[in-house]
Parts: sequence; C-alpha cells; structure tokens
Amino acid sequence: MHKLKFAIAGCGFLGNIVADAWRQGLLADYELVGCFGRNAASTAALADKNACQPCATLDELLALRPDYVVEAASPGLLRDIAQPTLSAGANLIVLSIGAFADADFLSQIETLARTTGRRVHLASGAIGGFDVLRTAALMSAIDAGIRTEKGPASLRGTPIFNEELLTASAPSEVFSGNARDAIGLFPTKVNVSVATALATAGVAATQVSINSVPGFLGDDHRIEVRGEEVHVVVDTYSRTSAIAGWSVVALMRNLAAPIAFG
Ligand SMILES: NC(=O)C1=CN([C@@H]2O[C@H](COP(=O)(O)OP(=O)(O)OC[C@H]3O[C@@H](n4cnc5c(N)ncnc54)[C@H](OP(=O)(O)O)[C@@H]3O)[C@@H](O)[C@H]2O)C=CC1
Ligand SMILES: O=C([O-])CC(=O)C(=O)O
Repeated sequence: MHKLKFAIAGCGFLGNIVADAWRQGLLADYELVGCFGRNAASTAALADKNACQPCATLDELLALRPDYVVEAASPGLLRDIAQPTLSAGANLIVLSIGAFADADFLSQIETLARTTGRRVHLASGAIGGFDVLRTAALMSAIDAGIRTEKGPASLRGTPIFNEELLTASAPSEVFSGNARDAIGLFPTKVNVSVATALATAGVAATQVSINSVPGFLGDDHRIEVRGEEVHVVVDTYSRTSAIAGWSVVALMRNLAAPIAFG
C-alpha cells in the first residue's frame, strides 16, 4: 500500500504523542520519515524510538519529501517553516495556531498555499467543534467568545502571574480582551483563542476571558457563539494538553480516510 509520508517539527510533548500513536498503528496510512527540532537530544530520542531520520535543519527534513509536516513546536517555528514547507510541496498541520493572529502572515501563507496547491490544516488542539462554529458564523452576524479556566500554577511565567494567585481562595479573571491581545500576552497558552477566532468572528471581535481558578487541574475552554438563529456552546475540559496531540492524530486519520468528516 502506498503510504503518505509525514514528518514532525517539534520533538516535545505533543510531537511525541503523534509519533507514539503512529508507532502504535493508529496512523496506518502514513510513514513517519523524519523529525526536526533545535534540541538535539529530544530530536534524537524521538527518531530512535520511531526509526526515522533526526534532522538538525528544516532543509534536511524537507529533503525527505514529506507529504505532511506536523508543526508541534512554537509560533516562532511556525513562522519560520510555513513558507519553505509549502514551497517544498508539503502540506502543513499546525498546532501553534496563535501565529496566525498576525493578519499579514496569515494572508501571505494563504496566498502561497493557493499558488503551491498545498494546504494548511489547523488542528482542533485543545478545543473542537470548528464545523458548527464555522457554520454558525456563516448564517448571520454573531457574537463569539471563549472563556478559559486554568489553575494558577499554569499561569506562571506569564505577565499576569503573581504569587497571590496561588493562595487565593476564589477564582479571578486575569485577562479580558480580544483574541489578538490574548495571544500577544500569552503566546504559547491560548492558541485555542486564535483558533476560535479564525473559525468565528476574527481575532479583533472574538472575546477572550482567562480565569485563574484555585485548585483547578487542567484547562477548561468554553466557546459560545450566538447568532440570529443559533446558539452554540462547545465546552472542552482536559486534564493535560495531550488532547492537542491526539487532535493531530484524529485529523491525519480523517485526511487519509475513504469516508471523512468535513
Ligand atoms: N492548538 C492548541 O490547542 C494547542 C497548541 N499548543 C502548542 O503546541 C506547541 C507544542 O507544544 P508542546 O509539545 O507542549 O511543547 P514542548 O515544549 O513540549 O515541545 C516543543 C518542542 O519544539 C521545539 N521548538 C520550539 N521552538 C523551536 C524552534 N524555533 N526551532 C526548533 N525547535 C523548536 C522545542 O525545543 P526546546 O526543547 O529547545 O524548547 C521542543 O522540543 C506549542 O506552540 C504550544 O503552544 C499546545 C497545546 C494546545
Ligand atoms: O492546552 C490548552 O488547554 C490550551 C493551550 O495550551 C493553547 O491553546 O495553547
């Protein structure tokens, strides 16, 4: 059977979930040809475990002629690899969707995807329901928003973190604004808000509320869209971010399936 070749850019937590699922036989239509990262040890570890090629540069990865490159690294890496990947004839599967809050970058990649005949697939990540969200957005003007709850410790390292959040007895809203400002403040923590915005009202009009909840383990993302005839709520709780890696596996299965969703 002819297999589609895929490669992984970013050999951390989520990249390994995709590779593990492939090794366990859940991506039978694919061959994992290589992986790329800036961390030589984690790149070698993923490659060894999966008997694929470890690559120190994107050029080495693209020389393996993958049909799909799975980006599981960072918004910065997505910015670096999107153009060369499409130009080399590969399709992209993206987790660091926050990079597309930049309208110029999004439009440049959209144009390139059209001219190369390749596609950029936005993984559902830690949320979902893009089908019904996009449908609602077509039907009338909409109000769209996403309310995220996180444990205070997971906000460490962000500009809004302070030690008092750790000992607070009640939930508090630590950010309220639009999706563009949210990803600016939390570049690796709210890809979900940009994904929601791209599926609904856009990054300027999609409201984002981020809440610190004492004792909360994991993340809860509640998306709500109201139109003239529809009211959509998509609420996803996950204990860890593993769901985002698994969303890539589900997407890749759909891409290769004879009977597909969407
Ligand atoms: N869409 C969604 O719903 C979600 C998206 N995400 C996003 O997915 C991405 C991956 O997450 P996760 O696997 O947890 O992250 P990890 O930190 O576990 O892994 C990322 C890997 O990519 C590497 N990397 C990062 N930047 C670069 C770069 N510029 N060049 C080469 N390698 C790079 C890192 O190297 P090093 O070890 O040196 O840092 C690391 O090995 C993140 O951007 C995250 O924000 C996460 C959860 C949900
Ligand atoms: O894991 C999550 O819940 C969400 C996340 O990190 C992101 O959107 O980047």
